[in-house]
Amino acid sequence: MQLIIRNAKVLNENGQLENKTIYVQNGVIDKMEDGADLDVDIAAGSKVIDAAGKLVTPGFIDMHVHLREPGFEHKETIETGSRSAAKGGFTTIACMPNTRPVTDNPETVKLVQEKAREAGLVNVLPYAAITKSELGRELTDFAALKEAGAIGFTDDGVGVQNAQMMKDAMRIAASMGMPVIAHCEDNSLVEGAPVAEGEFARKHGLKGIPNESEAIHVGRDILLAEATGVHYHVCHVSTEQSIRLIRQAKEIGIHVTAEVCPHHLILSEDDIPGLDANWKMNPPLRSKRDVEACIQALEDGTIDIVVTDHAPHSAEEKAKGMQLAPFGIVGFETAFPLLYTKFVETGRWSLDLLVRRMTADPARVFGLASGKLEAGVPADLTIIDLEQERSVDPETFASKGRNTPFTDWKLKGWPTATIVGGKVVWSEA
Ligand SMILES: NC(=O)N[C@@H](CC(=O)O)C(=O)O
Ligand SMILES: [Zn+2]
Ligand SMILES: [Zn+2]
Repeated sequence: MQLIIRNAKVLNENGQLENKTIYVQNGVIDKMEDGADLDVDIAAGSKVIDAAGKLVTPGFIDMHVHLREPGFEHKETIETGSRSAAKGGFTTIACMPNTRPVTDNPETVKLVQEKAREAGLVNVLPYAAITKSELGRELTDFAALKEAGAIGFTDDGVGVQNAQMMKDAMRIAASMGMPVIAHCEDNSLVEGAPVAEGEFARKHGLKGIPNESEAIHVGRDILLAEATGVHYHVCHVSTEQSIRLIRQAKEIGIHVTAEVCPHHLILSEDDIPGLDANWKMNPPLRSKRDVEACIQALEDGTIDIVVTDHAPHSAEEKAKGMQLAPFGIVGFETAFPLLYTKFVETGRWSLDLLVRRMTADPARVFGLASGKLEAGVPADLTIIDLEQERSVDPETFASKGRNTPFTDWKLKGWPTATIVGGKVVWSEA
């Protein structure tokens, strides 16, 4: 089966836009030709998509998402989460193990893969837990989890509190060539605080999460990564102090990589309008200074990639208020338009930088075959209308989650079609 995408605008190696026709054969990019003219030999039964001058990029890759299944299907399922991802232009997503049961056993890894296959939308790569039930007491069986298909180990949702436990995990992961992905949070410095330490917390009489609670784990883990030689990846970086430590570690050649979420690049605690839990996430929105540090770190490569940390919760759960509601916001369906509007339209970033941080860079960091437009690579593609402008309406989300702080934001650069392995899995209208 052949798929042809004509009139595509594609970023070349120099970050310049070029007109191309993309030929896909059996789910793989076959060739890319200059211009919009079709090759003469179009096989019978070929499907031709006219991109009409829209941007075509490698499919976005999101290495940090929560699909909630098994156990929390009222928040999201693998099917609804996959659809939401496709609608946001994502073709590969890596899901966190804080499900119920926790993905700490081979059966649950297999179940996630099976449900993803049934959904048949995007590539779903499962992470497995570092510790049983993410309780921080006993390591999981890394070899069995890898064998079942887990792509890395993480207790996301909670930090691994015990340094020896983390060191043992890293040593074993290193011996198997697997990465350790860390949610960095020292619980002794947090104690039930719902927002960041700062003006907002003071004003509303709330306990505050200090920056050190993240950075202490980052610093500790960098030392443990140096000692064990593991690939250590830092989740949702949000503080200036963590960035300082990561930058230094990279300079001396420690194998550390890092990710940042759109909300930590765009929002600070100053933007929180009031006690609305759609503004509650972990890590919390921090100071303007931290936001600027995150932006600069993504620009200079200290932070390697963008992830959404898509974290759907039900309206009932989020209605419990700032103190009691669970942490987390949805992310798939707003990620690209947010970053495009706030950073590319404003002239701060090139389009190429943004696209790379969501495609080639995550592929490089995690050793995936996708993330580029080249012959022989899986035909995972996103078509984007950079001119389309509309407001964020959570009621239209494919996700079950409506928990976003970006309601009514007017944004440009919406995906219009998503192709996975040469198959259109989502398209506008
Ligand atoms: N980010 C969040 O605020 N919440 C995540 C957990 C996590 O990513 O730590 C969740 O599972 O809801
Ligand atoms: Zn986390
Ligand atoms: Zn998460």
